[in-house]
Amino acid sequence: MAITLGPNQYGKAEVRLVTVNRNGPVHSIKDLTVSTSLRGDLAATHLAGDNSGVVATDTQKNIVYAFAKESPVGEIEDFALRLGRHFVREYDTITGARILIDEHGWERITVDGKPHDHSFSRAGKEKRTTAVTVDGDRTWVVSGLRDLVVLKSTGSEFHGFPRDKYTTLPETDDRVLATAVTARWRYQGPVPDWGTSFAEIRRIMLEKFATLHSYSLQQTLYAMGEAVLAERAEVAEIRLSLPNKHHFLVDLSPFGLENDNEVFYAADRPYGLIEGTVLRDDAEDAGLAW
Ligand SMILES: O=c1[nH]c(=O)c2[nH]c(=O)[nH]c2[nH]1
Repeated sequence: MAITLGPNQYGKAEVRLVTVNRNGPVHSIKDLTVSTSLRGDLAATHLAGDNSGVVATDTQKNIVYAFAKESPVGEIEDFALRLGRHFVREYDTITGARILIDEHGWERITVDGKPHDHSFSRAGKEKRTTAVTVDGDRTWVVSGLRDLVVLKSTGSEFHGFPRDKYTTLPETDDRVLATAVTARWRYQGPVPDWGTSFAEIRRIMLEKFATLHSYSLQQTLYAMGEAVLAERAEVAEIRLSLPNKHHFLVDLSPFGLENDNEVFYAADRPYGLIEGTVLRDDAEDAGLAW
């Protein structure tokens, strides 16, 4: 029997980075959580404790902060590409890097109807995300968002599902549909304008959620993904994860009241979890030599 070292990677997880752009009196801020993960010829440290090829995770963290100072962070995809390429190009033992970035949104506080120069409020729980993988001179960019919470108070039905002795869910032709969208999409083709692409994909998903008369969250998922692929040629595929944030009608009959689809109990758990990928058949599969 032989025992061998399998795939391995290492890095600094969840480096919290906040930058303040102080060019003039109107400041802007970026609030990121950055994770680095490196692969390569790292057998020596695993097998013999020889660290001569190990870029310390502390060094990786320092590089994140130093790069944020050396030039503006900009779009998270650009920052992740700079970091990933640096690790692969700079260190002989490192052949691959994966950089994950979550961006936490801040909005300017409005004072007397005007956006304030240097005071901000946190914009909910929603995050913009990217995962950049560098493998030699090939690059993959998978961007997305998490915790985009949406709700429609009508325009959603759910019926026609099989009924047996375990089925208690009533059929409905008018329900509240709510979810917290997690989406990840893989880019293909020439480098897009990352910010515009993100804003458009987000808009397309929101508009489809709002306007589709839904017969299931599965149908909504596919329609949202399909709309993104139809309008955005830079997206090769999109994955969606949609928890069904159930809103159950409260039985008001004990109080002699009728519930006309107006009073709900917003259940926390368990929740249905609807997940799927929407693809185009001519997607470019390989990493991009950007
Ligand atoms: O949109 C839905 N899809 C389901 O698969 C499902 N299952 C369920 O209990 N409610 C719902 N709603």
